[in-house]
Amino acid sequence: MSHQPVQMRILDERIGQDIPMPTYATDGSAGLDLRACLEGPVTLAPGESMLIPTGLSIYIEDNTLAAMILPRSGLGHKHGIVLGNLVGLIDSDYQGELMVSCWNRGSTAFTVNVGERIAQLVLVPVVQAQFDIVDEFHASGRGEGGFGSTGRH
Ligand SMILES: O=c1ccn([C@H]2C[C@H](O)[C@@H](COP(=O)(O)OP(=O)(O)OP(=O)(O)O)O2)c(=O)[nH]1
Ligand SMILES: [Mg+2]
Repeated sequence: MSHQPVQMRILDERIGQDIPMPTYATDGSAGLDLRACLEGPVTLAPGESMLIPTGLSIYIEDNTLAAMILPRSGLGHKHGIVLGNLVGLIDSDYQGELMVSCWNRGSTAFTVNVGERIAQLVLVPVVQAQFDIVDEFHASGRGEGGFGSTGRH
């Protein structure tokens, strides 16, 4: 696996002290866990969402890359804690704080503690499209079929 240099700023002095820096948990990890850089625990009632700071900013710079913020499977499946925007997309030119929209889609309250791992960040390749305007497409096998056109099973 290659390692892409990405600039990171630490915006909260607790990061690297009480709140660990994000790290890849294993050699094969696709994502780094992001932690809640809160002043104190926050309880999300069922249906509630909150924008939670991470205390970090990154500047990807290279526009053939982006980062995505994705839910953690354990929090999402067991506790109903997912993302208010479903997926967060971090542009290569974004220099602000990484923010995580935490949404309690479950039916019981959930308390997010200071430093808790709330989501994960994945660096992904990106290609910008250059659209060529045409009158018609060369016919494909699928054509305009979609939304279940191939059947359910
Ligand atoms: O979960 C997220 C999603 C986005 N961002 C930051 C990085 C991203 O580059 C910027 C803009 O995100 P997006 O384009 O998805 O939001 P928008 O509503 O279109 O805002 P903008 O008009 O600033 O592009 O906000 C986060 O920190 N966390
Ligand atoms: Mg945008």
